[in-house]
This record gives sequence, C-alpha cells and structure tokens, in this order.
Amino acid sequence: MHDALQDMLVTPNEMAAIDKDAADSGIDSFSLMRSAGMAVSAAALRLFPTASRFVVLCGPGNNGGDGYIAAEALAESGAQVALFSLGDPSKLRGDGAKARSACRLAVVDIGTYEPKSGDVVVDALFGAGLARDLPNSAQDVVRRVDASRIPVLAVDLPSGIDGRTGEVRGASFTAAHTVTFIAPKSGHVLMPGRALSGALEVFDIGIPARLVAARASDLRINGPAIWKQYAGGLEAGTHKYKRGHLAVLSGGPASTGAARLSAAVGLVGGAGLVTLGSPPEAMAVNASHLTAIMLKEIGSAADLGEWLQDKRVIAFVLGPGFGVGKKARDFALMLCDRALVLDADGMSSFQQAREELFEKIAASGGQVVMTPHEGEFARLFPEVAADASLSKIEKAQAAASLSHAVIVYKGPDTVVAAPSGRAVVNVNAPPWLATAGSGDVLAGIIGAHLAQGFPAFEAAAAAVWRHGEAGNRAGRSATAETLAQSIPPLT
Ligand SMILES: NC(=O)C1=CN([C@@H]2O[C@H](COP(=O)(O)OP(=O)(O)OC[C@H]3O[C@@H](n4cnc5c(N)ncnc54)[C@H](OP(=O)(O)O)[C@@H]3O)[C@@H](O)[C@H]2O)[C@@H](O)CC1
Ligand SMILES: Nc1ncnc2c1ncn2[C@@H]1O[C@H](COP(=O)(O)OP(=O)(O)O)[C@@H](O)[C@H]1O
Ligand SMILES: [K+]
Repeated sequence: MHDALQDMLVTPNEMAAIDKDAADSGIDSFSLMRSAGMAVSAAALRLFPTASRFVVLCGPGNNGGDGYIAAEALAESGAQVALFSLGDPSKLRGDGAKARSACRLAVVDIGTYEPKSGDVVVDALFGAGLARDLPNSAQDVVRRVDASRIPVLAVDLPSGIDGRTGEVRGASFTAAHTVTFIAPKSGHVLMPGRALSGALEVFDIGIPARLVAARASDLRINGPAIWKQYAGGLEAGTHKYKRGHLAVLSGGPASTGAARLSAAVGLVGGAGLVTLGSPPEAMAVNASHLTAIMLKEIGSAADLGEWLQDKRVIAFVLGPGFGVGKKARDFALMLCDRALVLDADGMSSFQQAREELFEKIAASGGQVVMTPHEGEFARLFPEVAADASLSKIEKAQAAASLSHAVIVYKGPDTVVAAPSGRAVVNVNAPPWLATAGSGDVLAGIIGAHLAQGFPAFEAAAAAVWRHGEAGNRAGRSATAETLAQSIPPLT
C-alpha cells in the first residue's frame, strides 16, 4: 500500500476534493458510483444471506445514487428488493439520475415504509454530503427501523452521522455494518459515529492511490505504523541507563498510590529505571510499597532543581495524585524543558494560570505531553471545548496549537494531536478502560516511551495504543493493577 494511505482518515471535504481530482483526471464518476453500489450489493448478499427482503432507502444525492445501483444489482441476483426514496426521484441530478434510470424497480415514498421482520435496510439516504439535520421524514423512518430492530447496512455512513465530527444530526441509523469508499472518514472513528457505524468495511472503488495520497492530511488511525521506527528491538549490549530513566513525582502521604501506579507501569513500559520523587512526609509510606522502583526525597523546588542536574533522568510524570496548587505549578514550569507528562492535578493546577504554562512550554522547547479527559480539557481549554462547530480532532488540534504541547484528549475515541496539526484517533480501547487509575497507567506508559527517547507525539500515540491493548488483554474485569500487568511488549 502507498505509505500515505496507510491508516489514513479523511474528512468529507477532502473526500470531495479527491472526487473532483478524479473527475478532472478523466476518470468517469459514474463508473465510481457503479463500483460503490456493486460493493454494497455484494456486502448485503454476503452478510445477510437469509434476508427475506432488502429494503433500499435512497436519498436525493449521490449516496442515493449508490442505493439505486445496489438495488438493481440485488434484484438481478434474484433477491427480493423494495425501493423507497426520500424526495422526488425525478429531481435527482447527474450520476444519481443516471443510477435511478438504470434501475428498473418501482420506487415509492419513504413515508410509506413499514418495517417487517426479515427485512434488511440498505441505508442510502445521506452519506458524506449531509449538510444539516436529517429531515423529519428521514428521522421518522430511523425511529421506525430502530424500534423494529431490523438490521441496517449503511452506504458510506449511517444516515444522520456527520462525516466530519461523528455527531448525530437530528437522528441516525444504528448500522450493523457500513461500507465506505476509498478511506474511512473522521466521523467513522469519532464517537458516537464509531459505535453507530457497526463493522466498517472500506472498499476501493478505483481512484488511483496517487490522487488520494495527494490530498491526504496528517490525520491517521492510531497504530504501530506511527511509531514503529522508535520501537525497535533492544540491542544486546544495552544497559538500564540506555533504556532510559523515568521520574514520577508523588503526592502527599494520603495520595501516593496514583504516582506509584504510574511508576510501576514505567518499568513495564520499558524504562530502564524508575525513581519516585516523594515529599518527606510520604517517604515512609512510599518506601513500604516499593521494590524495583527507586525512591528519592523531593520536597521542594530546590530539591527538584538539584535533581535536574542529573541529565540521565530523561523523563518526568507530574500529576497523578500530586495535589492541585502552587507546588505543582512550580514543579511543572521547571520541567518544561525536559520530557514531561503533565497529567491530572498537574494540568488542573493551571486552570487560572495557563498562559504562564503555555509560554513556558513554547520557550523551553521540551517534549511536553498533556493528557486531559473531557473535564480537564474543559478546564484548561474552555473556549475550545465550548466551540460546538469543532470535531474532537479539531479540538485536540486547537488545544495543541494553543499550548505548544502534544495533547492526548482522552475518552473512548482518544485523539493525540501535535502543535503542527498532526493527529491520530485511537480505536482499540475497550470501554472497561474506564476504571479508576486507568489514566495513571496511561501516564506511566507515555513516560516510559519518553524516557526511551521517543518524540512526544510518537510516545503518546504508542502509549494510547498499548493502553488499549492492555485493556483488551486484561478483559472486562480489568482494574488499573491488572491493566499494568497486561501491557504488551513494544514490538
Ligand atoms: N467519494 C467518492 O468518490 C464517491 C462517493 N459516492 C457517494 O456519494 C456520496 C456523497 O454524495 P453527495 O455529495 O451527493 O452527498 P449525499 O450524502 O448524497 O447528500 C447530498 C444531497 O442531500 C441534500 N442534503 C444534504 N443534507 C440534507 C438534509 N439534511 N436534508 C435534506 N437534504 C439534504 C443535498 O442537497 P443540498 O444540501 O445541496 O440542498 C444533496 O442533494 C457518498 O456518501 C457516497 O455514497 C459514490 O457514488 C462513489 C464515489
Ligand atoms: N468508554 C471508554 N472506552 C475506552 N476507553 C475509555 C473509555 N472511557 C475512558 N477510557 C480511557 O480510560 C482512561 C481513563 O483515564 P482518566 O479519565 O484519567 O481516569 P482516572 O483518573 O480514573 O485514571 C483514559 O485513557 C481514557 O481514554
Ligand atoms: K447512508
């Protein structure tokens, strides 16, 4: 596969540009539509061999055009097909009109469709061109189909999903399976679009890879291709300092567990050594719970300053259980020129002082990763969080640009974004990662990667992926402790 196409994600606008480039290069757009429609019909027959009737719902644009091609192909194969249209099919234009006239089935208004058991709905109402909320007549049919629980095969996107944001526009079908073309759209991987798309199949309708690659942005689905160049095997002659020294800063005596969890994960994640920096009053409790992790008393900024003289301490994790306040701010500002994971309390401490942090990150040139969940994101980037026009990807990109840090915007569809705009969306995380301490585990894996010399973006992307894999290995009863034991090796 062309390198630029590996795991690529496109927005509907980029898809439209690719489409136009294809037409300008002399490719017949109707032949693309025919390939798309044929792929849908093949998927319908393959996935639903016992369907008693395929109900093809066609919209007013090219998504509907794909539907007419699929309906004709299904009928040709001998299947029972019923065809419904949203709006007057005589108003179809261009390829859509051509597809309608090549379909010999009678078409009736969508308002008359009553779902019956044994039906399979082929949803070709709207795809990438959905520009506003679904019209009421489409929302009504979505509700009827939902209530009847008959399976839905979506063409390109479940109608109602915004292909850029993954959000529901009024209402959306819940598809068992979606056949999309050329590349997944961001709306297929962002929630709730990902959950509503069901299994996603990407079909190559024949647009040359060079045309697609020319429009490919720096947006990908997260996977090993992103970081594999930093995750090579260990050389036989390595030693623990070469593998990297990670430091994790502990909170006070009543809240030490989170930092110890990150520290333990740091070793599993591949750092050669991990030291827990502890305030004096928490030394005893930390000492009583540590074995392979080293312990150092770090009570004040002066202690930290002295420790920073040791350039072999490569990376730092600050935030888990640390406590919100001036000490966290002082420590964070001292660490901006190193490799730093600023998590939890480390970020929340800057709610009223973020400019100071962002300026320091910009001026210091370190490798800083921030890991907000939705609440922390809204605290640190309220104006971005409140902008309803932005997708989660765009929000993470805006936050990275504002803060000059790599942003890991956590959740079921974690987005990692760099200040340059480069971004990945993670898709391997199971819902049981939502368990107390799971974020501390993630911070520890990122720290381990930074200690090993990964650049911040790759460190974060690889960690989010390994965290997801750990969840899959640990299974549904995962706790932060079992997650920590289930992190897969880097290669
Ligand atoms: N990419 C490719 O190479 C290929 C793509 N292909 C297929 O093309 C699909 C994209 O086609 P598309 O651009 O015509 O968009 P589509 O989703 O059919 O909707 C647009 C129509 O709906 C209308 N409309 C929009 N929102 C509305 C609303 N809420 N309520 C009412 N109306 C609304 C809008 O009208 P307008 O907004 O202009 O008034 C317009 O008429 C893509 O998903 C894939 O299936 C394949 O054929 C193979 C090649
Ligand atoms: N529904 C979900 N599906 C997959 N991953 C999730 C889901 N909810 C949360 N996560 C992941 O679990 C982790 C939770 O981190 P965080 O919110 O900081 O929790 P904690 O503070 O309890 O450690 C994040 O990596 C997040 O992406
Ligand atoms: K659709």
